[in-house]
Amino acid sequence: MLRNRALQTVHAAAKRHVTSQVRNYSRRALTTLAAFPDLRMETMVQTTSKHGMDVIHDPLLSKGTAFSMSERERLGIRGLVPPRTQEMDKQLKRIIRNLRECKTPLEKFIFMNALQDRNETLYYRLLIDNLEELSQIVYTPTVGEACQRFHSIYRRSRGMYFSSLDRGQMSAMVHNWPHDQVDVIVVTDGSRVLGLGDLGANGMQIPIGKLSLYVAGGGIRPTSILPVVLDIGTNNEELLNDPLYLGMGHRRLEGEEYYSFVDEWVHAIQSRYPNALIQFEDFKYPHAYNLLHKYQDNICCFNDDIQSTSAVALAGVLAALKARGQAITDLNEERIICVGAGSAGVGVCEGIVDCMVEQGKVTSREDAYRRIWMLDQHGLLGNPHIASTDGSKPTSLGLGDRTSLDERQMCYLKKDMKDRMTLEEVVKSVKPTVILGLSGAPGVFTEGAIRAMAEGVEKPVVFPLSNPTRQSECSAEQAFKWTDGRAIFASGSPFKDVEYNGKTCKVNQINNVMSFPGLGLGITVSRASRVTSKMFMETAITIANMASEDQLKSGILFPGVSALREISKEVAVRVCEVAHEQGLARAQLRQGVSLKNIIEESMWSPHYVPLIRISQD
Ligand SMILES: NC(=O)C1=CN([C@@H]2O[C@H](COP(=O)(O)OP(=O)(O)OC[C@H]3O[C@@H](n4cnc5c(N)ncnc54)[C@H](O)[C@@H]3O)[C@@H](O)[C@H]2O)C=CC1
Ligand SMILES: CC(=O)C(=O)O
Ligand SMILES: [Mg+2]
Repeated sequence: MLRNRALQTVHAAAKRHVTSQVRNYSRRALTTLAAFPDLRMETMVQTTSKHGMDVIHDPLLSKGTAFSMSERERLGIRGLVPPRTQEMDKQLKRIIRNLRECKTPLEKFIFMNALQDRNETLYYRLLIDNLEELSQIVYTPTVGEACQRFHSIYRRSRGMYFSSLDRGQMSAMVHNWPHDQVDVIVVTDGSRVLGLGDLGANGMQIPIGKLSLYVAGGGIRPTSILPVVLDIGTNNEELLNDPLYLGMGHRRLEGEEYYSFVDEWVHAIQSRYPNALIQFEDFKYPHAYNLLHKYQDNICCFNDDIQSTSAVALAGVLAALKARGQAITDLNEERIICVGAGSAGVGVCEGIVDCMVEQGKVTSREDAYRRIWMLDQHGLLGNPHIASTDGSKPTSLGLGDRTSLDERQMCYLKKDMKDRMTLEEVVKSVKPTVILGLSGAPGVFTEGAIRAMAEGVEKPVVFPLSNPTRQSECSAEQAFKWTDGRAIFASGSPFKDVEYNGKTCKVNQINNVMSFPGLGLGITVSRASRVTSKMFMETAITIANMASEDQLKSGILFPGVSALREISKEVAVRVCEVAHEQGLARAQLRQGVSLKNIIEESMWSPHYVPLIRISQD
């Protein structure tokens, strides 16, 4: 009787809490509840109306073998799981042993996927405790292969799909998602998945992987994330001809049809989740930019490949200056080549230009553009009117078949240099100090180009940032070999450190995963209404200042993925501050509590909490 009354108190408290989590319930109830061995003062509890097998099969509730005896009684699952209660530490031992028995990265991916589908708490504990090893499975590089094989390895649905069949239905469909509170949505149209091209609806693994890292690295709640694919078709012939492909079997919608489709989705999602942060991911150029410009001033959104990559690449360049013993305010003294003139290349270079302008050592934006040389698949963005030294004619009027260059790319066009110069020619002419690869083209950092670069600078900054590993512009080993071990090196996907002439050459990873979880956390906690370029700039500076002097001396630019929660905390604090400074924060600051404490308190971490059953009314 007393127990029931105590539980009623908990139920009542639970109903008042949107998070379904109850803390500090009444002292009397607690005294009574002391009889429940798993419920103690200060214990967080999770309530559910589910019962029996429904609890066991819900990955957000399931504890596998870890249900306490009282929970087994309360939830009607006594006898439905093996009799011995095994806590998480034992489960982790078993799961790691099984994971390590998987022979290939893809097998490990499938294993992790299955774990996420049955027990998310355990999945995230495992991921957080082994972030460096397992981010390479749930994220790049293995997620790339998982996307290519998505239709072959498909097991169970996760996330939401909006397809061309759903026109006119989307605002009703968004109510099919089972959670009322969504903080972060990652959406892709699968048109440029990593450096692997158009993978259509198979791109779903990217939002799922990114959001896993939002939870593991940024402490966002697993119930508050939503992975989305906009299935606007695919131009990938292989997928179109594959009977097992799960997406729509037509070519991509383009033009007005494309933009009105995305618009319907944005309005639908806004109608149910007006405060959610939307991350646009792996949209091909120029859709990526067009969508960003259409929505960034009206809703809380950003493009990961353009803006978040820009933050982390800028952080890498600034940290490299520190590693060389230069001031980070001397960015204008660098000569930077960027190979790749798409979303990521243009986005990263815009971030560098913004920073040069902010530092005040360039006379104008144009002056900053002059310090960056950009190449696309044809070579340097140069002047088609300058005659070639090889005797070939200048390209015809205007830009020849470069007519597709837009105003963003034109800013980098070098009027005093021949169009389409090869990378090696550009390097010899420009003597760069920094080279960035955002082309998705493996091996474009040739031996000739990198050796020529290393002749002109003591510590060349070599950042082949394309993903996954096999799309990298060069390998770590090549970069160190061709620069006599002098390179400051970072890649988009992980490489191992390299032993060169008896010295360990450090490999850094520059991937937007270093920035988006912290950014999302800062936006969520401050309830910022918009995402601004200042937030990305400050994210870059925060990350650039994270390595110690000793780390910088040894070639480490900032802590790696294993420190992601720490990095995210720092980034989130700065993003919150910027949101308040810019008048965009809708959450009140709490008197006497530091932002860091607020951020720390709000970060979800995976622990089993007692489950309590409540009636459905
Ligand atoms: N490390 C990171 O955090 C990130 C890395 N990336 C990587 O950057 C790459 C490009 O992504 P997006 O810019 O979104 O793609 P995109 O398709 O918009 O642009 C690719 C650009 O590379 C150029 N390109 C292609 N082949 C080339 C070649 N052989 N030589 C020189 N340029 C060439 C194209 O002309 C185009 O300008 C992808 O591999 C992606 O994985 C993208 C975002 C974040
Ligand atoms: C990391 C990432 O977002 C990309 O390669 O597209
Ligand atoms: Mg991406």
